[in-house]
Amino acid sequence: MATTRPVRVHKFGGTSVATADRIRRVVQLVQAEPETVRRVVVVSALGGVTDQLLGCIDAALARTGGHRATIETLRQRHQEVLEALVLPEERTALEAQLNAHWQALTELLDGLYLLRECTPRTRDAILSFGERLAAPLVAAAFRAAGSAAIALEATELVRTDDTFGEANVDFATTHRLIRERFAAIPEDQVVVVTGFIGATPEGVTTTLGRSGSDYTATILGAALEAELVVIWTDVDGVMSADPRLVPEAFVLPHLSYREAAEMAYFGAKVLHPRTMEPLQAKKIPLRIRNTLRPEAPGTLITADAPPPPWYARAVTAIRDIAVLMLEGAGMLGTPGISGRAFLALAEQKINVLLVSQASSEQSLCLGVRAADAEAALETLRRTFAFELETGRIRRIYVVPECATVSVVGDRMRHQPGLAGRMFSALGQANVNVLAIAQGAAETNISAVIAQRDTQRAVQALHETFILRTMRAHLFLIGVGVIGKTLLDMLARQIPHLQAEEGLELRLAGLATAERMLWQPAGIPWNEARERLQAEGEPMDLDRLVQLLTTERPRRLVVVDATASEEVARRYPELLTAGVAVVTPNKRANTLPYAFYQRLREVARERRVPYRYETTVGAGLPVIATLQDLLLAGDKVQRIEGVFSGTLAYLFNQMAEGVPFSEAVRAAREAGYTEPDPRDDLSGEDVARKLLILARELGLPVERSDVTVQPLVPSELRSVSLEEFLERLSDWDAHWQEQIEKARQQGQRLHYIGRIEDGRLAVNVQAVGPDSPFYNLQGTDNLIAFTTTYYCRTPLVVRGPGAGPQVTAAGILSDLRRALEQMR
Ligand SMILES: NC(=O)c1ccc[n+]([C@@H]2O[C@H](COP(=O)([O-])OP(=O)(O)OC[C@H]3O[C@@H](n4cnc5c(N)ncnc54)[C@H](O)[C@@H]3O)[C@@H](O)[C@H]2O)c1
Ligand SMILES: N[C@@H](CCO)C(=O)O
Ligand code: NA
Repeated sequence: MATTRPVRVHKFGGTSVATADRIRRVVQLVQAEPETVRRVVVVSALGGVTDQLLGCIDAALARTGGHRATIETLRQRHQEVLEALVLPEERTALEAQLNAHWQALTELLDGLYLLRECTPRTRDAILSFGERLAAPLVAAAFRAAGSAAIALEATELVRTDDTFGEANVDFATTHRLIRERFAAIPEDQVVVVTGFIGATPEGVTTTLGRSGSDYTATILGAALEAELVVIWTDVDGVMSADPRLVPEAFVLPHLSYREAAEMAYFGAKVLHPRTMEPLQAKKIPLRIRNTLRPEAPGTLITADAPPPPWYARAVTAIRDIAVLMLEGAGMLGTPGISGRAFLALAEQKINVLLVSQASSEQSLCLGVRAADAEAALETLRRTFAFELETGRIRRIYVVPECATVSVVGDRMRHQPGLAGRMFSALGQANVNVLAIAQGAAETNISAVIAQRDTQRAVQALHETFILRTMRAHLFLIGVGVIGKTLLDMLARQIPHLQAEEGLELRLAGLATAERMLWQPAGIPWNEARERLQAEGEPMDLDRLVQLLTTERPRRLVVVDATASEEVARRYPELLTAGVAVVTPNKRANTLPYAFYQRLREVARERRVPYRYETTVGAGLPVIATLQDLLLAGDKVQRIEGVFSGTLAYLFNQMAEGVPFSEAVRAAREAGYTEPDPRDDLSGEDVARKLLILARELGLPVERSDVTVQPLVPSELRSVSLEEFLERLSDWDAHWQEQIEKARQQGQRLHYIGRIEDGRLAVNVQAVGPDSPFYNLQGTDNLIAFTTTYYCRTPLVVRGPGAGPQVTAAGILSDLRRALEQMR
């Protein structure tokens, strides 16, 4: 090779050379390269010209005569560029050169007009004029800017077969032709080459197919053993996903050839599938750069790109796919069916984009472009006419309007479980997978889905495989004592969750008994309550449930911070729709056993998180402890404890001389009591907790199975809350007496619940210093599990069992667990 200077090939597409100004820019970009480099420039036709030439062909065939008018428009446009760019002394010669092209082009199109026929060969000849007119103009622009430059037509460089429209390159001959030709050109001259075109050994012009100019650039790069090929375009580089589908998509700094090829193949529009091929043997790097932002580093494509942070590099999609299905038991053990299918389709030049075969071998799935579907179906039915007749193939049909989504990355090779990951990510996004396929090179895993699901699928895969973050939505029902505390806690924790754990949790809405607001795009956490007031609509639970179940975003968790039975009754609907439920509300688990069973079944079957740790002992791990014991196969003999934070607090306060009525008011103000404190004082709240635990143990018990000693007479259930609170002091004396009596015997009072031998009971007990309950403080709960493994000393969970902070914290931890389960 005569070249001593390192070679760089720059390719500019149609938009980069659309106007005289843009061509000047091209010249500047190339001139910015070091003097010591040999500069080769590949250009496409001026922007839009190829399409106009196609229009000319149609017009000529339709005999509208419009082709002449279009040629004239094109001629004027090129003339304007010429006048704007070219040195005065070169003008005449260049005009003459272009005029010869206009004349030849006009003759070809007039010929079509007469013959009313356009062979692929003629079509290639006509289309080649776009590039052949552009290259001399660009070369002249270089000269006008002070760089020696010549234009070459690739017809003398790129040797192809006669597959017009998408010709195959004869590399050996092409390399020789290029080297010989370049050897005769001084190295300091910029060489401007027409992209897209080539010629047969007989000198007949061919084209290399869509984006063929990129291919021309890499062919030249390989032949000249370039140190770099740069493809200039109007984007910053190859992106991790189509930014129109995924706003978070980003420019990939590095890609391997194989990944780039795979992405091009799977729908990323930046590169032609064949573009990388010529570069691979000599490991010539390819860089994608943005003409409009030359300062951006772009994407560097090399043989060994540094690996991405995780396994996958990018996510791509191709729309307008149709899937051909061949079904039938006779395909089992009949060799050659797929081979014959491929051959038949290849003969029709139908490209098979994706193949998948059910392991039972009873069905074969072939993905083709929608435009090819009809022809493909016909071909296959013809090919397998015999098998169809004899029933060995039951049927062949087309599933229309599909898309393929692919996860691409070299490092996915030899990684078990990634396909499963893909399935589950798509499942989470509610995307149904029609077929899945993995490339033999394992650089991609692809799934065929319904076209309408494309965006959801691509976003889900990008999030799972590329960003490695998780987006989830929360809807809060009930913004009272607990709900507010939870919102504040989340507002504080969200930035941390996002930054350190890649969890992006959005507030999709909130509701109270009065108002509801549904904004799945996300409500700022610290404005939630104001927004609800300002923008909310009247609460309508039916409508809310409908929104939550039908318009749900991916990964939706409903937190029910009400004490409402009406809301609790809707959990099965939510869970059925895949919406997770986290709740401190004790109602759902204490409704009649049949409801409880259904609730648990739905959650299990749909594998949707349903979490309720805070229904017993607030944030204390009571349910979790019990579940762990059961998981380990332990047998629970007895659960005994103080389960009410409010009542623990009352007895502790009264022991210090605070009157009953005052202590109740204080408990209420501190947020320990139920929304209606009669639920605490009647023993109802503790009864519910016992019921929840007993059911967790597997006992099919009802509320009526719990024996309860109320602290205040039951007739007070029917008065208003205000009246009830007013009348509390009626009991001050009674309780003072009880406390005093106990104290005289060295005892204290506590409200103690017990589950033992299938019996559930709760009552006030006087306990002495030897009892673990004697020393409880504040709102402390103490729950003791006596089991087969914990028989001599019970396993004890103790700590504050009521209050906004501990409860909200418990809800938050349930929420995190639910989200983990939804990953
Ligand atoms: N306070 C605690 O220490 C504690 C501990 C564990 C569990 N809990 C439970 O937390 C839940 C909330 O308690 P709170 O003290 O925050 O109650 P709260 O009365 O302060 O707030 C209840 C909220 O729910 C709303 N609401 C009521 N009915 C509704 C309906 N049908 N639809 C929509 N919204 C409705 C109300 O408008 C209000 O915003 C209760 O179930 C309680 O048992 C509380
Ligand atoms: N009111 C309840 C809240 C915790 O469930 C209590 O006092 O224990
Ligand atoms: Na708990």
